[in-house]
Amino acid sequence: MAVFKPENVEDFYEIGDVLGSGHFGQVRRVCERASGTCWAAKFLKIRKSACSRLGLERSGVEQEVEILQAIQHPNIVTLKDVFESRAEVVLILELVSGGELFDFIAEKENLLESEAIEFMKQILEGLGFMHSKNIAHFDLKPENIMLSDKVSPHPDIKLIDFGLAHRFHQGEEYRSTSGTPQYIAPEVINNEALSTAADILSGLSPFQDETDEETLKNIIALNYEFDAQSFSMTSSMAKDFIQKLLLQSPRSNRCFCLFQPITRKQAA
Ligand SMILES: Cc1ccc2c(c1)c1c3c(c(C)cc1n2CCCN)C(=O)NC3=O
Repeated sequence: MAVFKPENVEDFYEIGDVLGSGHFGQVRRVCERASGTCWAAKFLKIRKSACSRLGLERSGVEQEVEILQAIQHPNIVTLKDVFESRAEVVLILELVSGGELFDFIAEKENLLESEAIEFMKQILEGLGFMHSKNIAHFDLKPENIMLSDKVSPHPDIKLIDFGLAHRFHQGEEYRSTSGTPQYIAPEVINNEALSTAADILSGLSPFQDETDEETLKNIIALNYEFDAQSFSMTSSMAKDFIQKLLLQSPRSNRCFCLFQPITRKQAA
């Protein structure tokens, strides 16, 4: 069993604002008392007993820590430290202060194809590195693709949130139905054996429908369409690239990014 620092995280870090929250707990900005450097702290509530339904299994948190320790890459958030109290584990993570890529694109008048290519390149470099170590993210979605900072003209991509990630071992079969409906692969919906090919990338899901059930049916049937207005300025090369990657079989290499200049409201 992995052992994390038993000290009180507040002895080493000043706890700041909430940056986000989820089923796992909260992510907060923290500043290291000794250096003044700021980090992101992910506070994870741990189940107190096997029959408890509240909180996360400690084994799942251990897997997230092991995976983050195994992947050091410029396009993947780094893990600095791990603290543990009686009912909580705290991951001290690289603070990526550029916000979500989705918002960066939505706030721009329009995204040049050359900019989209650069973002795609960095996302694929991070993803390719993970996959080279037989690690799949399993929750790739716009919210988990962030930017290093808000000041540089060409911020770096940072993949975050490895709470659903899995490291495949030789000969192992792994199934899971976790993930976010409009961004999951057909084999996840069908509860089939998974691989790193299930890490499908999309900015605006072309499968999204009125309900999760309809969305899942669209994914299985590969039933999608590209909004003509949104793609009016997209080159035929880019459309051809996306079309070629929208393949149902997990044995083909597929990922697609639809960085369309849309607002969150439109995507909702
Ligand atoms: C400036 C800022 C704002 C919100 C943040 C983060 C940083 C952030 C971070 C992380 C996670 C897992 C979630 C985060 N969230 C929650 C929302 C993520 N889409 C993380 O690992 N490093 C972050 O900076």
